[in-house]
Amino acid sequence: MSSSSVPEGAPADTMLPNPDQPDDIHPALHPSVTNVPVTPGVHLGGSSAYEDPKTIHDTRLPFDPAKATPGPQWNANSYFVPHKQERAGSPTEAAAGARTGEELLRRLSLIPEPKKSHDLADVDPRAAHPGLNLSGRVLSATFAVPYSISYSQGNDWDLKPRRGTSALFDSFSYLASSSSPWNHTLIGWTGEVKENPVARPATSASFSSATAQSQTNKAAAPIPVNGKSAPPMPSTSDGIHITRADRERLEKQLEKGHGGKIVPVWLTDEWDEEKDEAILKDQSRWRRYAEHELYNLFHYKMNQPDDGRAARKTWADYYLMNKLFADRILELYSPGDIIVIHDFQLLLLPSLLRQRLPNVYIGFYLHIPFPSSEFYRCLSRRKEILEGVLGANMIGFQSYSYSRHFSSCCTRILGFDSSSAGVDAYGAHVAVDVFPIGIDAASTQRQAYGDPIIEEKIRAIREVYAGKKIIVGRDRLDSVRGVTQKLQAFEIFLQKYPEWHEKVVLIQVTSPSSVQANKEDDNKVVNKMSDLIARINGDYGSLSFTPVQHFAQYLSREEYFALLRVADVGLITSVRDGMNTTSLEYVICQKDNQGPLILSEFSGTAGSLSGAIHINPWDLGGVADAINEALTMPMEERKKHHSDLYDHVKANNVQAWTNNFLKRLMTNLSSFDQSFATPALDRAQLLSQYRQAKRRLFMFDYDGTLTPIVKDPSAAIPSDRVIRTLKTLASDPNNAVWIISGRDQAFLDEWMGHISELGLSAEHGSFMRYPKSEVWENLTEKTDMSWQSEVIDIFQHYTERTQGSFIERKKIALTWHYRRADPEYGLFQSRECHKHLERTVGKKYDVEVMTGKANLEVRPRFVNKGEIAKRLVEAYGNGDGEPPEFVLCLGDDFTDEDMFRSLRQSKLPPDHVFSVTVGASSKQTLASWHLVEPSDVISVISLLNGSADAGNVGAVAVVDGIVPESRL
Ligand SMILES: O=P(O)(O)OC[C@H]1O[C@H](O[C@H]2O[C@H](CO)[C@@H](O)[C@H](O)[C@H]2O)[C@H](O)[C@@H](O)[C@@H]1O
Repeated sequence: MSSSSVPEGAPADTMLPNPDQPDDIHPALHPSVTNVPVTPGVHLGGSSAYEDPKTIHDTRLPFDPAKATPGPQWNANSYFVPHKQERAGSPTEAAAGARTGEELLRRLSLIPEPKKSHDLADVDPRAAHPGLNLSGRVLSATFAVPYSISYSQGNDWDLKPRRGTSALFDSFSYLASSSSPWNHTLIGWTGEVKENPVARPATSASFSSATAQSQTNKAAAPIPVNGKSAPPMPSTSDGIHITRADRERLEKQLEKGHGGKIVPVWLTDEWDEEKDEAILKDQSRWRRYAEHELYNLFHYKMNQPDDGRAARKTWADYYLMNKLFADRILELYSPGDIIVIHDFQLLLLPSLLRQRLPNVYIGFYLHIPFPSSEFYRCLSRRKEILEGVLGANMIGFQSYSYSRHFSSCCTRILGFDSSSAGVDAYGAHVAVDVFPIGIDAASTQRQAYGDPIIEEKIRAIREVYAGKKIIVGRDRLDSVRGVTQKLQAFEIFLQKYPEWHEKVVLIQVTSPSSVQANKEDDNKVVNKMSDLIARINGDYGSLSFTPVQHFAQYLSREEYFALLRVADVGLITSVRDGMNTTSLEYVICQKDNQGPLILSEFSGTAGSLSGAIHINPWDLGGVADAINEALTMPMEERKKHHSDLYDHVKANNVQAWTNNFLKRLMTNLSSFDQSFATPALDRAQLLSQYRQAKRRLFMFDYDGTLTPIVKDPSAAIPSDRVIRTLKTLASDPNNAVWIISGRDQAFLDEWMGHISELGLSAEHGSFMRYPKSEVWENLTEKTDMSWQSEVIDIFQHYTERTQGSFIERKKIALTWHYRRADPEYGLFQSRECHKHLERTVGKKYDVEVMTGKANLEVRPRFVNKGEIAKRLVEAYGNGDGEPPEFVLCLGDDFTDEDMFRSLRQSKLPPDHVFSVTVGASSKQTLASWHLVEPSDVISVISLLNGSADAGNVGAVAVVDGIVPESRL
């Protein structure tokens, strides 16, 4: 399973009430939620996939709490939670996790926890980044708040802890706690609000009041605690109408929701403006696109195509939801805040925020897998999703392969440059990094050990399975969790290793799926599992023994820990899984027993847990052998494996994950903001210097500077606007305008030769054509060209082996293009080709091999664009040795750096020279400024020409002190 922020109704990764983490299933101990009904049979959400209990082999755990309390029900609407009622408000229970009386009071929210400052140095790296001017606030955006919420007009809202996402919620609790230096606000959708038909009076006191706390649960419960009443009702047909007063009441109740502040996002179908009521009707629409399209595709599940109208509608809802999140965050945001956005439901949010807050600090974390580009490219909205998330400054993934897939998609689908460190997108560098999430290991250990109920359950299980080895599996009901593969492998194990008959039992607990959009798929899994279990138990069981014990239900905290502790082997066979937190909890729970862990290599966890036995869940025989290996592993080996795993899980806990994510985000923000980020061209300064100068020189590269890069070189022709703008600029007698390109003479003549005022230089400085002349000067006339045939042979060799690549033959320079080849393979081949050229032609002749944009070029070393720039600076002085008073030089690739270098080496006063690279501010360059793309270059030329352009309003206002009339 993934640590993902799964929606309401989803099962928890652990389903655990956690006395240390108030937003887990421990409502009674939650610092602010006091009216949580903790009753047997109470509705806690759940999936209808479980509504037909008979489809699954139904057995009861030997430690079935039904002995003392109502037993587990097949209907998810009434699964058992009796232990919570016993514990509700119980000081003994609350004290169990509290080390001091003061801590207990804090847990009950009776006294606030002050933020410590003295002992946080190791987790507070803010001091190392003074340039960021951080406010100290983290705003976390996650799909839904950590509560399932019920409403009855005019009354306090009922908040029950939401299932799922335990690791993520633990991270939020940590951020809000006194152990973290941050001030934390959590922003999330309310989730599907249920209407509670039973009215009860609103408490006027705040949720954290002692009075309210002392009445925990029973008094405040929306339904009687005897569990006989109906659960909260779904919405009525005209929707749930929520008044302003009620909305404000919920916001107040959530103010101190997890120790920090929780701010709900209201996703409504309609507003009744007159009554100021929010109307909620089809509430599941907000999750449809994310769950049906993204969740499935990211887990390598291909949907059947939807009808176009429905697809447009779900996409529109997804967009709108992200937009409403952005609106809410903007209401809260102050400069210096860090915004951390979680998961696949909010992939558009980074860009929606960046559009409105260009300098905002954003980290994004994807909790589920990111598929390979071959799969991802099937998504119809593939561009929008990538562009959306690239609004972040840093994007984190659970494993290296997911980050690699993401970068590769950015290159293949958006054409952006990327490396393992990140993606250059829209003029900025977006860092890409790997942060496998952890669990709250200390809390897990505290809960799993020393609880008499757990010890009792362990004893009971051991008694029932005396003399037998216990294999434990605990998964969600979802085809990607690989439960059917597990059962098939177990069957093969029993066939292959008959010596284990009647000596081993598989206890498999399956809880409802995390997504609601896949009911059909879930039902298929249920049927398949049912058949397999019946077959295995029929073939290998007896009257007195059942080899597969299957439980389709949520577990109580005690049962869960008892099971993980008593296991001899943990078996996880997911076929796709972001991060499997059960495996991490299993490791903690095996502190004494040191049972081996069998772990699918398709789980994000596998990359971190090298001490586990890794299996391919599709290789059923291999899994069967792994089970035998685990069961027969000598004690010494078990200890060694376990101690590696245990050390890892303890050290890489959720607190470390949270700190590490923020620390790396700040490091990335600082490095890109300060150390080598190239500033955006100061248009006002440029305009001012332009106006003061009389002798002006312009040097423009062509591809990627005046025109955008396109797949086919012959299609990169200048637009009318480019031609008009250049013509106007060159028509000023004070301006010398040159195009200095790698293109050949024929291309430049054809597209720009008619502008007689332009100077042209072709093939990286091999040829020059002065303004008002039609004659090309060849600067390489006396050069030996015998290197060309050898270069062609080598290029030919790679062209034959790289599908889509081709050679562009010019008079002097030769270019090998791989833009139309597979980007990764093309890059690989170009590197090979480069090395090949260096060790052959490069040693024999005075030529330079240059890396261009998806190309390799070779030309004589002594001609280059820098030499042309030098000549022109000399040529365009006033003839008395005085240089030009204004130089603007623009280029986008490696070959243009020669011009920037030459300008740096010139004696020109720095404020007279504007060297500008076109591309990301993070690009390493000798230029002093940057512009994002060719359209910005044209906009800047228009500014100098005095034409109106929205992008230049600020510059004109600064220089002239007014906003141009045309813009008012
Ligand atoms: O010095 P430049 O004017 O920037 O020219 C450099 C090379 O540009 C052309 O190739 C590049 O642009 C193509 C069109 O956008 C693109 O398809 C290709 O991948 C790029 O490498 C041109 O074909 C070369 O001859 C120039 O040397």
